[in-house]
Amino acid sequence: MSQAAAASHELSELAKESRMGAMGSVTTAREVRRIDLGDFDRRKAEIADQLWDAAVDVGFFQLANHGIDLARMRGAFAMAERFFALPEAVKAQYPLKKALNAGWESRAQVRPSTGTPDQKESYQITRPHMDGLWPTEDELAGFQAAMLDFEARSWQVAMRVLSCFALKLGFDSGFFTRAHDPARPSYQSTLRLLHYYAIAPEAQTQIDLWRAGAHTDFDCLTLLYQRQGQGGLEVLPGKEMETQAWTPVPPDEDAITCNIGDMLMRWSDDQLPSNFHRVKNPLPGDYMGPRYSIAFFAQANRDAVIEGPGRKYPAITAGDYLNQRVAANFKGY
Ligand SMILES: O=C(O)CCC(=O)C(=O)O
Ligand SMILES: [Fe+2]
Repeated sequence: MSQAAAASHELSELAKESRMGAMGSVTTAREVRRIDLGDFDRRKAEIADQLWDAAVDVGFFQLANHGIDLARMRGAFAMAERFFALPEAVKAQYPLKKALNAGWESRAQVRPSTGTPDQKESYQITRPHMDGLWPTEDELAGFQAAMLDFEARSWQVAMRVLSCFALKLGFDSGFFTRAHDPARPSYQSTLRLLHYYAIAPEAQTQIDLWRAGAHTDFDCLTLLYQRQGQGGLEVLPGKEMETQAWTPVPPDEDAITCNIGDMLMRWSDDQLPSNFHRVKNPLPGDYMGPRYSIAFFAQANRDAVIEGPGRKYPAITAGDYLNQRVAANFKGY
């Protein structure tokens, strides 16, 4: 593919996204498959087959027996809630560095699909870029240590899944692990804490706002932790986007919900499709309280070179790839 064709490929991803802001309809006919990672080393070949099939068919899947226990996950959520409960003036000391995916923002992410700011605040942790961005121990004791620990455990789970995809793509098992090496300054995987605001009574019929507008993720693989009772996530496989029929993914604390991002789609020569997803505002009659979620984005290191087994697209570094995508998604940073 020529440079010009590659550029228009990027543009077409954006154009695709900008058409996805409509309500659409809801279907529960799709199955979001659950894959058991238990006894991983012995069952790896079988697990790799199951992950591949789920990823190719729907693109979203859930992991069971993934090795992060419930108490630890709840602890991470408790810390996240305490962070978001800090006074605005404290959080504002740690503003988002957009190009580095690090720091705090509120109502600043405008998705091309909706043109309105997501009704949320988020705090992003990207290891090499956190200087000056951690709340002090006085402000929130234990936060930094707990979050770095949770980030590392999430990385482990993501690398297990990616090692399966590596095998299926004809790479060696450690291929993606090397490309996501946390010891290098070019590391750019991100743990993102999310808080979607409770809906004020006067806003409860405002269906034109989105907690998170429809989008695909930019990364290789996203792990998403959800809280019991705090639903709203809906998915739409890329290959079925014309149907505009969305499938809810109800939260289940025992499972980690996963989706393929655009970076792995490109790296797999489009064999593994990225998928649209969104978080809808509650409708009248739904739970109107706050929603918390935590996402881990496995994004290859900036200097990792993305080139698929069949070389369908020109090689590009993961840094250049992300710069193009992030630039289009935030306002005022
Ligand atoms: O909070 C969620 O359930 C989804 C978040 C998400 O899709 C994102 O931050 O990319
Ligand atoms: Fe997402």
